[in-house]
Amino acid sequence: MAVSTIYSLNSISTPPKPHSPFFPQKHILFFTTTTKRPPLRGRRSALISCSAEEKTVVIGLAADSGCGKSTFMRRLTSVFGGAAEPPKGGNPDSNTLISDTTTVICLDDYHSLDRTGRKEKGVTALDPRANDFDLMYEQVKALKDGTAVDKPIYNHVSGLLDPPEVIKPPKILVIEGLHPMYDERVRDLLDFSIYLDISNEVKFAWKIQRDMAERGHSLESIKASIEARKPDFDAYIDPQKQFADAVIEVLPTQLIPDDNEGKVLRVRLIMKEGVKFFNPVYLFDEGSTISWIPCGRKLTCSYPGIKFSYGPDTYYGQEVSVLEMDGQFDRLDELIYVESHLSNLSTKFYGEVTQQMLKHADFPGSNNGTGLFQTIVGLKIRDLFEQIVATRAAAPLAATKA
Ligand SMILES: Nc1ncnc2c1ncn2[C@@H]1O[C@H](COP(=O)(O)OP(=O)(O)OP(=O)(O)O)[C@@H](O)[C@H]1O
Ligand SMILES: O=C(CO)[C@H](O)[C@H](O)COP(=O)(O)O
Repeated sequence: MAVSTIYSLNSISTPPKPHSPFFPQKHILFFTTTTKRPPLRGRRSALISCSAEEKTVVIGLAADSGCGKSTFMRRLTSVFGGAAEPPKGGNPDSNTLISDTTTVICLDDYHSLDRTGRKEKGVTALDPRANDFDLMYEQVKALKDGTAVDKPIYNHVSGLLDPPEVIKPPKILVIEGLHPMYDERVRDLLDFSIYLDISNEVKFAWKIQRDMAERGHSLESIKASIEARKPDFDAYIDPQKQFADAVIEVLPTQLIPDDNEGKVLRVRLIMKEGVKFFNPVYLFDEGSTISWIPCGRKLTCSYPGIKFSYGPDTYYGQEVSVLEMDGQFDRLDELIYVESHLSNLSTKFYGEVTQQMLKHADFPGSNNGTGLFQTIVGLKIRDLFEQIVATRAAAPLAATKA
């Protein structure tokens, strides 16, 4: 049975570190305050709980703004069940989403310069000088070690830095945003990392869809905003993909010659080989090079059809497996036919990928490789989490036997 120890934050200035000899092993610790202290930005907050096998698993998701991070997060949290919601009773403009298993924090909250500050200094939010990487590292590390933090909030409505919110260590912490793999110290804390690599043509089409159709921006202002961000995107965001364990690359289709509509997509799931607790998905035969057009009796396809490819490759000098889907599904229920030809999916039952896709058929990208590969990566993350927990639980057992 776990034993609880209660410390008062008034009696100690710094809670004992989990690796310190003063840290009671296998105890649940509660730090309390007896007088009201305002939450300080950058200070560690109360230590909630932390047994070795419960240590927070940290996932990084990097992408430019408007590239589908929120959509991916909704698919991921759904794999674990339960709804993801902003902290109850907190700032209505909080960027955080909490469910039973996961807490998703947005790294925009580590902007050190607010909107006016960036304007005055002439830097974009993508520039490392507009972000506090020391605090990001300190707080992600604290959460991973089982300590709650007072995380700042960047308010996208006002463009200001709001008072911080308390984040407790979850089972899975997802840090999503522009720079989860930029700072080496933060990168080293990640148990798994994903980069959403949306080609310029597709990014432009999505931006038009959202900012023009839904937010009333002009075509010129969208073009200008993309152009203004591009140098910093190329310098600071894009290079992070070399560090990602999985990259979802979204490109214009090759099935329609000179297509410039950006509606039909070619999506590539690039999976690094040799990553602990992650076995890449494969089509038909692991390690072979395959090209497959599944359209026919079991899969309805209208023009321009669907083409899958799979095979080994290299990416930034590292061995990877690449699964590619070009085209889009006509009938999502028929996806089961494709699913039955994929292996290492980490599903818990036959048809789980299809079930997840049908459940969120209204999400953007559900009829193409973006939705399919986001769902698959979500299942792989669940599997990775379960393997990490199982390994940690087995470790003390093995030590006892030795
Ligand atoms: N797979 C997809 N297929 C088509 N359109 C998509 C897809 N994913 C995202 N979009 C489009 O891009 C827009 C932004 O998506 P989303 O909100 O998930 O991105 P984001 O990276 O979280 O954005 P931000 O950082 O600006 O909040 C959506 O409103 C939608 O128009
Ligand atoms: O790249 C971004 C990440 O989402 C935003 O542009 C950045 O966070 C600044 O936000 P805002 O434009 O609301 O001031």
